Amino acid sequence: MKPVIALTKGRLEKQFTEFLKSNGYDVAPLLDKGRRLQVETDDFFAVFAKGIDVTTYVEYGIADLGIVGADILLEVQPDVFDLLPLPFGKCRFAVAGLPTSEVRGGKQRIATKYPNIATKYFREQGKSIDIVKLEGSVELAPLLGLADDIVDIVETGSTLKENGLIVKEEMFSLSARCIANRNSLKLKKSILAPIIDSFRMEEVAR
Ligand SMILES: Nc1ncnc2c1ncn2[C@@H]1O[C@H](COP(=O)(O)OP(=O)(O)OP(=O)(O)O)[C@@H](O)[C@H]1O
Ligand SMILES: O=P(O)(O)OC[C@H]1O[C@H](OP(=O)(O)OP(=O)(O)O)[C@H](O)[C@@H]1O
Repeated sequence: MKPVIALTKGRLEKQFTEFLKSNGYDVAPLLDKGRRLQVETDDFFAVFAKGIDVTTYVEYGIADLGIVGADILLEVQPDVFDLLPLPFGKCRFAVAGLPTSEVRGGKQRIATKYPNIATKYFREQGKSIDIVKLEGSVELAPLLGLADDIVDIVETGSTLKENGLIVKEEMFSLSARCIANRNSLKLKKSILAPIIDSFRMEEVAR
């Protein structure tokens, strides 16, 4: 019996495929998948979903393992076992905004895709903020006057730079993570262990 791994579509998908390849797995079925959302490899069944849905498939036990950004885990706090960090999807969270921005009277207004992460960060600093939830292109918000600042992912810094924004506070670093369904870890230990170990060995090797 092969395990089921839920993979985050998009950015992490490519990086995970390269990670597997460098680890000796045959990734041809993943590369050839076209628009298919389920693929079988020699070692596992892969299903492709948005990051937030990866946590849902793993939580419900449809997938035994999942590959998802730590941002999603921190924001959603799904009931899954957070097994280990992976050596890709590396980026950081930051508070960013216009170099000139000043908090207008009242609360600082923060635009973000991650309201829980932002609220927790400012609460720990003793600050109460107003959140404007966006689904993407968060950098637009301070430019158009929707918010004072943003809380978002920064990797190269290009998106901020090209939009005239700067990092105001570094928050924390993150990467992709391997998560597991709690029951699968117990009931399918023998088929999951080799795969998990191969991910772990790669982590140590880097
Ligand atoms: N600039 C980045 N650099 C590195 N990792 C990133 C970056 N942006 C996002 N990530 C990580 O990759 C994961 C997937 O990001 P991706 O942009 O593919 O999906 P998304 O944020 O859900 O966007 P979309 O709604 O377009 O699918 C994120 O959850 C995060 O962990
Ligand atoms: O520092 P950089 O290398 O420029 O990367 C940071 C950008 O990448 C992510 O956006 P994404 O590309 O996922 O698009 P989105 O705005 O639709 O979330 C993130 O939200 C930043 O906008």
